[in-house]
Amino acid sequence: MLNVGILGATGYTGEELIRLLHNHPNVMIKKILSTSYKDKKYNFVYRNFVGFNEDICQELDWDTLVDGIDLLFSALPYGILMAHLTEDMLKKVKIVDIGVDYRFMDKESYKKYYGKEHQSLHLTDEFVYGLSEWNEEAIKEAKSIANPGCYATAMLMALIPLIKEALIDKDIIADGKSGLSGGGRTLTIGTHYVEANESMKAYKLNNHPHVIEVQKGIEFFTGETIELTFTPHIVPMQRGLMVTLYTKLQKKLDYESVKEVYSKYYGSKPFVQILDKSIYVETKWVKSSNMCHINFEINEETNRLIIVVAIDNLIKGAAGQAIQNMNLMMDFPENMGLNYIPVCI
Ligand SMILES: NC(=O)C1=CN([C@@H]2O[C@H](COP(=O)(O)OP(=O)(O)OC[C@H]3O[C@@H](n4cnc5c(N)ncnc54)[C@H](OP(=O)(O)O)[C@@H]3O)[C@@H](O)[C@H]2O)C=CC1
Ligand SMILES: CC(=O)N[C@@H](CCC(=O)OP(=O)(O)O)C(=O)O
Repeated sequence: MLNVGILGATGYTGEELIRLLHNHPNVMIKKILSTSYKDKKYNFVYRNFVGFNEDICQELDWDTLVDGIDLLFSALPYGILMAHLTEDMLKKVKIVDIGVDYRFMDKESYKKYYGKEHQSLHLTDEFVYGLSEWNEEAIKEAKSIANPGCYATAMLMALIPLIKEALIDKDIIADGKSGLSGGGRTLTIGTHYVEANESMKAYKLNNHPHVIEVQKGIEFFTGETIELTFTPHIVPMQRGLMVTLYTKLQKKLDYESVKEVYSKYYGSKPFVQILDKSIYVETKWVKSSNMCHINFEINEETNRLIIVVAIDNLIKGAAGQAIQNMNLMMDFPENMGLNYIPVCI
């Protein structure tokens, strides 16, 4: 049994981690950590666990955090793990960090996007970027994983095959839409019901951190540089994320030729499906699952390629991919604990 601990367990991605790990045959949840719910039952915080889990939330103590566990999942807001993580902890325990602190991070970008100095940038090199389908060999050897962001996961999955094969123009426009759970459980004006229901809004135009994450990811996996214009939107849904990407094909190609490229890279990947021609991607078909659905259409007159990709922000965009990465690191079957049909209704 792999003994795991969960930081940020009472947040949305933490809850999804615990829910999925409950059914993972090779995992024992040893530590459910919290600063706000110390000594409270986890099933008091999340009552879907009543009848399944009697664990008590343990107080977070950074000095003893890694004692008694083999792997730590961190699902904390940015800036917290970086202030506490040490080389000694990294030696003692495997880590899968769902947060942002160690994703292709550099000093200037961190300051620019998160408004503060990174406190342990030297540890970034210890982390392997956990885009499971693209970094499998490195993940298998890794001790520490930086799990990708949700929008970044969707965009990278859609773009890498086409850029690798030099099929598309590298000036790309992307529109993202996310359910409100993407913003986490902490209440803000913009995410409370009255403000968000029956409304849609764009945010972080020209300054969403996933632009740099995608650019760095593309460079890392393909060696190419792209220009990316990305506009995220909040839509009044609980969960789910869709990105529509616009670019041009470098030469005239038909649907089948582009599909062949996707199939070459994803044909054997259980969590990535290229839908049949003219079947449009919808968030509900991947809801609550680790699946990633992709489809595309070519405008034959303009040679414009439109790609649409959908994932569940909390699963493939966070907790599910974190478990997929744990499976790869531990040499468990990649889909262990994740092999179920999405909840469409
Ligand atoms: N939501 C999403 O769709 C996605 C989120 N992510 C990333 O995952 C991470 C977690 O996100 P999410 O679950 O949505 O966030 P939430 O806001 O829902 O939860 C974060 C949890 O962190 C804990 N926490 C907050 N402050 C501190 C602190 N100072 N010290 C220790 N613990 C603290 C809180 O638990 P408590 O008060 O009990 O300690 C809280 O429940 C973030 O970095 C986010 O960017 C990545 C991909 C997708
Ligand atoms: C709807 C919403 O607010 N979504 C978050 C993305 C969640 C995620 O993946 O973000 P991290 O990179 O911070 O882990 C955002 O746009 O910041």
